[in-house]
Amino acid sequence: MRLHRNLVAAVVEALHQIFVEKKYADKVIEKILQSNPKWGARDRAFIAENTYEVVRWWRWLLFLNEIEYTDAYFPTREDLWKIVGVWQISLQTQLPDWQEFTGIYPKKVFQKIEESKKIRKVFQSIPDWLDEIGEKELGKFWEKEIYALNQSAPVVIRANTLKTTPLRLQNLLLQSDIPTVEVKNVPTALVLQKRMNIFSSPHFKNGLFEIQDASSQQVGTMLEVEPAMRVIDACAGAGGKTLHLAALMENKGKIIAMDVEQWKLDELQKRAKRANAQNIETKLIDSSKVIKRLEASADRLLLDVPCSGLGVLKRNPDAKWKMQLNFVENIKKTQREILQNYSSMLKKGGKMVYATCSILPSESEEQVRWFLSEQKGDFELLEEKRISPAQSGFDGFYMARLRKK
Ligand SMILES: C[S@@+](CC[C@H](N)C(=O)[O-])C[C@H]1O[C@@H](n2cnc3c(N)ncnc32)[C@H](O)[C@@H]1O
Repeated sequence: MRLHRNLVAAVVEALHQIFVEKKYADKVIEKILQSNPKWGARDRAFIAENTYEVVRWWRWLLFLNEIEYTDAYFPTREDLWKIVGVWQISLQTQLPDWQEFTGIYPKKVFQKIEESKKIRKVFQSIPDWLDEIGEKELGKFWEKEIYALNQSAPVVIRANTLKTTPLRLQNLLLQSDIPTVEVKNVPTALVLQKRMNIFSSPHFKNGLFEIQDASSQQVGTMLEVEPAMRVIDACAGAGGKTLHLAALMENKGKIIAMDVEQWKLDELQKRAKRANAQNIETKLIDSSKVIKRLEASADRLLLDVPCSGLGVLKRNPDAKWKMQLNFVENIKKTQREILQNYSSMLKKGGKMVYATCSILPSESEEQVRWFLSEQKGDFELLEEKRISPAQSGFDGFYMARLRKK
């Protein structure tokens, strides 16, 4: 592959903003792509993919460049050119004769690659704390999971059954030269067969589908909603799962979508409009009274709690560099508070789903066991499911359905 200087320069600029200015990778890439309307689809793909891959393989690439990895390392632009050059060598690209790449020797890089294979946290490009917690919690499964979490994520969409059927959508997309395949046991999921910016599709703008991983789509189904029910989605965020619930309920009954961040609920409302979801009411949680007022009111309750997000590292490779172990410890406390306090909103006989996009049992199974023992027999566990990134090829998720007796 031939490298183009202006595209590599754009990748270097993006990396500078991510690692020096500490901005979020997705926002940085979005802005950089907007900055030059002359770039075609291939150029854009080159910039986005190379930036994401260098972020993903950051620790490994520093090792290959003989730079010590620490939190406090702020790369210079000269370093970033070399890091991108070494990344390209690892892809077997022949480097052009640019001054920025002087001092890079492919033979040396390949020797360092062999050396890197002996140290898992370097070869899998993860911080020390993550390798330790992964090994501690997942034991022999950790190696396969972290390998899977380092692959690039497939693009999965959910057909919005309020507006179309999966088959009709699949045919429409095919007519626009966007082939997709179905996912076994996830009837509304379609996986794109080629990487592209699906947000610009008119079918997206018309609300025929949402981007939602196949694992995430199983959470809505797990809640076993029915059309006339009163459902609370207590950590609704921008509504990925709320919209799915609205479709499963055929726009009937009522969903109260709650969150502690108003801007997310505003985004949810925009998405609901596009999807023609009409049974959703949003409610900001700005005090404990909001929860109290809804005591024993829900037939179904979804607790899609805030978590480490370690199950979705494929999609957010920069999260592993930004996160710290104390964040994971703190978020577990929030999960327990949510379980303890929000479960009061469920009616007797009602069912709730506790879900995380984490691979860690301490955020998932162990939290549910803790809750069951705290409730002293008032709740029973009906079903639990862990979706492994290694086994499924999709995001890592945990979900448990419980019933209030
Ligand atoms: C995993 S995300 C939810 C994703 C969302 N359900 C979806 O499918 O798109 C967790 C959400 O919980 C919210 N959150 C954090 N603390 C909360 C709390 N104490 N009560 C309710 N929501 C909270 C966050 O703002 C975030 O939107």
